[in-house]
Amino acid sequence: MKFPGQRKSKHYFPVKTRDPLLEQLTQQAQPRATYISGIDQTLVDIEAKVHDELLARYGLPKGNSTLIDDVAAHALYQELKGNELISDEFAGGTIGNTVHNYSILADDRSVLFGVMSKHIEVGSYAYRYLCHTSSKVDLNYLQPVDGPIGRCFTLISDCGERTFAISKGAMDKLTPEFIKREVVEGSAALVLTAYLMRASDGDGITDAAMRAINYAKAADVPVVLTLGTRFLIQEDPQWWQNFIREHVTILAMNEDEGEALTGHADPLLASEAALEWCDLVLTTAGPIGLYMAGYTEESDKRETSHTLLPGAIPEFNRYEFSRPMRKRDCQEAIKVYAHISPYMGGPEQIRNTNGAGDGALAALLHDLAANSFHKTNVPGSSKHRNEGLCYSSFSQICKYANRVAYEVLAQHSPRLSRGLPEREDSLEESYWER
Ligand SMILES: Nc1ncnc2c1ncn2[C@@H]1O[C@H](COP(=O)(O)OP(=O)(O)OP(=O)(O)O)[C@@H](O)[C@H]1O
Ligand SMILES: Nc1nc2c(ncn2[C@@H]2O[C@H](CO)[C@@H](O)[C@H]2O)c(=O)[nH]1
Repeated sequence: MKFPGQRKSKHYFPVKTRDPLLEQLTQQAQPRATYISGIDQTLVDIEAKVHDELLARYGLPKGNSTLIDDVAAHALYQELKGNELISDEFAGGTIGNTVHNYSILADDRSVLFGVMSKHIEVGSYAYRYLCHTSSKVDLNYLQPVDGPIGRCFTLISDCGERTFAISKGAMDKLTPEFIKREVVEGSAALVLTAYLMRASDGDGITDAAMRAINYAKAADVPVVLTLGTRFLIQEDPQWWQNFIREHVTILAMNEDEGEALTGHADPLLASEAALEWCDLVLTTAGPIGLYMAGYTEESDKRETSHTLLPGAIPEFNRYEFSRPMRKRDCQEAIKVYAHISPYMGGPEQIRNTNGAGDGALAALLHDLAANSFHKTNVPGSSKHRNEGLCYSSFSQICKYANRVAYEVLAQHSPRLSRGLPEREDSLEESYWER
């Protein structure tokens, strides 16, 4: 496990040079492995720049992710191909992207549950999906299915907004038997998307996700939910609030999804509202940057040395140097908030915002998994006197998430092609040392 935290090697936790005194306490010859697991609809993104007129013609609400039937998918593909509008084809799926990015950042294993075509031809979408997924993502638990994986037409409008049209193929055919209990129980976190809850009758992926959630909750594994699209949430916000209250530890969303869920357009207020139902919230807000909200123990709170920020909650970032905890693990829980503006103001040229939010979540998951790793391997550390949920402070996780989002924005694919540099040679050091 490569450690998150400040991007200077001296700040990485020195996992190899173990303290001889701590060694006696832990009595473990080999560090125990840590991984996260996720469930996704197996999808390849087919990216094309289009005019809004095309969206209207195919009945695709701008910014939404809409399921389309085979006839519409065929016509759309022919039109994009015929007009040479397809710019790229990448492995996608919001959780596939997240676990891939996690594996790249942590340089370590993650497990993906989903489906994969039984018969794969070289050059097919299934083949590309496998080629474009990190070898550290364990795909051994995928369920073999007859038929193709899904296609996600990723249609980029002139204004940069992206609209998804999903031709689902066999992507929702995952059945609960393919969720391995011991794999979920051993995970540092189980990551899911709201999209999994919209399978049609006869498709098993919603039941599979519920099975995994039940295994995770029974083993006290944090359940992480990313909301996907505001259109899905605004259909029935109350249902989602109940779902989050009942099952979710960590919620990731963007400001539009936050508004659909809570009624608050202000991402800070939306994050605060969501804290009523879960323990930790990551809200990305495009050019505004990102927010985190969560809980910490009153006696362990740490005051920031950064400027106190104005907002709907005045000086809301006062305790952003504290570490996130689950509310139930605090004797006296206080709410903590943090915000960060886009890293370096954002890349000079944003090639594509697709996947930036998935990148930010991967960074948070890396920090959470690093905490599990550290707790398992150095249980005597004072760091674990209280049951922290993450390794770093709210403030530090914001920086990391922001840095990863920047990397996704600066490249074309929603998936990182390489890890972050060990040192930010080209950037002023002060960003990390603030
Ligand atoms: N226009 C921008 N300028 C600067 N930074 C940006 C911009 N858009 C996004 N970012 C960075 O990327 C992060 C995530 O972006 P965004 O809020 O668009 O995610 P998202 O809508 O969840 O994306 P996706 O669903 O495609 O993964 C932001 O928190 C910010 O750090
Ligand atoms: N799992 C899943 N991912 C989706 C869906 N619609 C869009 N995405 C993915 O969302 C990613 C960006 O967050 C893209 O890479 C898309 O593949 C969907 O219905 N289900």
